[in-house]
Amino acid sequence: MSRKEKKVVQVTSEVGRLRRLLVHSPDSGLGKVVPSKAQDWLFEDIVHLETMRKKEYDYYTKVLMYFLDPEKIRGRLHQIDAPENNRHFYKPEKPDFYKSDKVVELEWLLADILHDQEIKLKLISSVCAVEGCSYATQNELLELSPTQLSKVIISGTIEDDRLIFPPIPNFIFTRDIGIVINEYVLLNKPAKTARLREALLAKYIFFNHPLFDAYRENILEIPDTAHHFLLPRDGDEKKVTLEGGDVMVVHKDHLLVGISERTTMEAAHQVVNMLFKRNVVKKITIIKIPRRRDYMHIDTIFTQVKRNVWVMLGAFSKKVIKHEGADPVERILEGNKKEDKIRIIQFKKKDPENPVFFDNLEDLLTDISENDLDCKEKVKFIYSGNNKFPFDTREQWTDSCNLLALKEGVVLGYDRNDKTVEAFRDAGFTIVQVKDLLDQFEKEEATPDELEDTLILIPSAELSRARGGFHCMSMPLLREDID
Ligand SMILES: NC(=[NH2+])NCCC[C@H](N)C(=O)O
Repeated sequence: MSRKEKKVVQVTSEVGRLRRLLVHSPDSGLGKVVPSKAQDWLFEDIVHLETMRKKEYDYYTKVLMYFLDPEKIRGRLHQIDAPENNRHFYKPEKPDFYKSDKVVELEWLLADILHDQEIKLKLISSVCAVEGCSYATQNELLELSPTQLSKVIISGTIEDDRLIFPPIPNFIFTRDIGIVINEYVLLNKPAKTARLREALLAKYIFFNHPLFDAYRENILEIPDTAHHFLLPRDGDEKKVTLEGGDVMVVHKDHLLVGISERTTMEAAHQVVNMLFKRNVVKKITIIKIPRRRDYMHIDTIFTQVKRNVWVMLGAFSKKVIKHEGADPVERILEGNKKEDKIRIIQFKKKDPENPVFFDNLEDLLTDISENDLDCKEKVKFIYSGNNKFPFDTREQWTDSCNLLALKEGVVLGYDRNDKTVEAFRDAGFTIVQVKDLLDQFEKEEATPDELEDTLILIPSAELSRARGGFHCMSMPLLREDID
């Protein structure tokens, strides 16, 4: 398939109509997280898998399918969800699986490439090396069919619920395995050991699946620094790690890269040089945020809703940073807490020696809306928890700022962030529960094309314990341009 015949990969904004994305629905590995490992596996709690699937994630799948691949779902919901069908529509190993090349399931792509014997051998060896498997286990894996093997490699569980290596419960957060920048795919280098196998699988899929045939030259890997293996294990500045939650394409020429708990300065540095050298973008803004678990990536503190609307955490707003209203002693003492500050530096390809600095997030985002996106309307900010303490931080923790735009102004978020929802309503958005919306779609009382300025709420009691929202649970491959 040549690139011209059918575009598979192209993302030039955060809000253009979504046409194709990579997802992974919660596999049985999530139901194997034990309390003593929850933190190592980057969960704060254990989750109830069936609730997470049936009452939460399945709605996400349905709404995505309605927007991206409606023929496979329209008018069929009653039948798809009938109890006797045992959710087979959602299970990649079943013949009734939805098999969409728009809402693309990673487990399905992985199974596809495992039909090739050479890839199968290589991948089994790599996974077994990373996970320290015995030779016998390695041989056992060789006997599996591609579909079975894909399931086992992802969940860590072989038939009869036997765990042979750890699960990768964060694989649902497909945002963090790679990022599409224009027609390029930048592969990630996870900061956390719990996510290493995800990066390995992503690499095999992008370099081998026929879907990406026309893009092989456009896959970008970030090299390690020379002699990285001689560096001390922790805390070295030269470490190169980067996760997709820290990368946002806000315009075809402008990329945002976070430096955070997960993405190092060295990685950001390499990305800037590589993308400028290959002419992928003209401008890159580095946003350095405090290294904290609750802010792990920049997409946990802000995301874009439409050209002129952003949702963000008030702690990074102008008002707070400038300490408006604070008494002078407090202001001066607070001013010294450098590590809590945000730093924003914008590099231009044609003149990297002279970067532009922004001292708060709103100024940067306003500049993007007005100057990159040529927006004439007033730029609006919706704040987490309606900017009221303690709801601001509570709701940010459950991903109030981590929304996924299906098209400009139509975003998906969690139903639990009440005050943020209130702020959306105040800003003129329609709020709709996903169940009601799907009913309306089925009854043909509404269509995805007609929706405007809407926040779609999805149940989230279990999903939110995994510490990511719908922005994290999506890796957009194709969006329509917004200009
Ligand atoms: N892009 C994101 N914000 N991803 C969230 C990932 C959450 C996951 N539990 C982790 O800690 O890695």
